[in-house]
Amino acid sequence: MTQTTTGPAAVPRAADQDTAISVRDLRVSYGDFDAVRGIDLDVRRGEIFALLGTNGAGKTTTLEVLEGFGSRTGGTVSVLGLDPAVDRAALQPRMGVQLQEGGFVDELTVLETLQLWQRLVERPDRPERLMERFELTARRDVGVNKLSGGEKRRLDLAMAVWGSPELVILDEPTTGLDPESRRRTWDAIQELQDAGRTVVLTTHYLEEAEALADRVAIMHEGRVAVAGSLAGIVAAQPSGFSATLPGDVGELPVVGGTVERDGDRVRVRTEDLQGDLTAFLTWAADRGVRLSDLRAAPASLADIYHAVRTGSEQP
Ligand SMILES: Nc1ncnc2c1ncn2[C@@H]1O[C@H](COP(=O)(O)OP(=O)(O)OP(=O)(O)O)[C@@H](O)[C@H]1O
Repeated sequence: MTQTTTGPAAVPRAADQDTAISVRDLRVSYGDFDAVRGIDLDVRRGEIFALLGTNGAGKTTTLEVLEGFGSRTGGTVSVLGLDPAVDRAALQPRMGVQLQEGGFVDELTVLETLQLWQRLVERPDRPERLMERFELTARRDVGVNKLSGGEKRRLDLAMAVWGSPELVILDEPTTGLDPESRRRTWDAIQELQDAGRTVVLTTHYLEEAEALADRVAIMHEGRVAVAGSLAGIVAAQPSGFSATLPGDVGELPVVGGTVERDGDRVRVRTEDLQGDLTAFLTWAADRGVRLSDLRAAPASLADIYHAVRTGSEQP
C-alpha cells in the first residue's frame, strides 16, 4: 500500500535552543488507513525520550517521518530546526538512525561494512572503536549475513552512533539482545546523553524506558495516550494496595477506589491511598479478618501501559 501525502502542511517552527524535535498534529495515512492520527511530541535537547506503545500503534511510522524516510499526510515537524521532509540532506550528517530492521550488504564483513560507512558518513570515527564498543572485534572478518540477530543489532547500533551525532533515533535498539548486550547498549545510550546528545528510541521493554528515559510517550492506535516525565505520569495515576483474604469474608467495605477481586486476592486502585487503606484495615480489624501479603504501592509504568492498552486511559 502506498502512503498518501499532501506534502508538508506548513513551515516548521523556528529552531529553538532547547527543542530537538517538535511535532504538531502529525498525521500519516496508508491509503485509507490512518496509522498516525494527529500527534504532538516535544523532545528536548540532551534528553532520552522513549516512545512506547502497543503493536501497530504508529511508533515506527512516526520515527520514519522524523528521519525523513516517511512522508506525512498532515501536521508540522521540526527536527533540529529543520523539516525532515524537505531538509533530509542537511539533517543527515547531524542525525544517526537505527531502523527496526537494518539492511546490510551481505557480501561484506563487519569490518568492511564499517569501513564503507566511514566513507559514506561525514562524521569522523573509527571502525575499531565501534567494534570494540559493541563487542564485534572477534567478528570483524565474518560476513554480515553470518552474524546472529543480536550481533546484527549491535552492528546497526554502531552505525547509528557513528561519530556521536547530535541526534540519535533508535527503533527497538535492544530487541533480540541477551541481557548483558542489552545492558551494554543501555550504557552506550547513556554515554550519548552524557556527551550532550539527544536520543529518541522506541522499545517494548518498560524497564528499558524506566532505566533510560527522561520522558516518555505511550502511543495506542495512532494517538499519544500519555506523555510526560516518568515521575510525572506515575504521580498522576492512582496508587494501589492489595491483600489476600483468609477465605469467605462476606461483603468487602465500600471504598472510593476501584476494587478487583481474583479468588482470595483483592486489589484496590485509588486516588486516596491513605483513606481507602484506612477504611479497609478498619473493616478487617472490626471483623477479625486476618489479611496476608498486604502491599501498598504507587502506580508503575506497567500499570499505566495496561490502562492505555485496555482503554481505561483515553487519549
Ligand atoms: N507501508 C504500509 N502500508 C500499510 N500499512 C502500514 C504500512 N506501514 C505500517 N502500516 C500499518 O500502520 C500501523 C502502524 O505501524 P507501525 O509500524 O508504525 O507501528 P509500531 O507502533 O511501530 O508497531 P510495532 O510495535 O509492532 O513495531 C500498523 O497497523 C501497520 O500495519
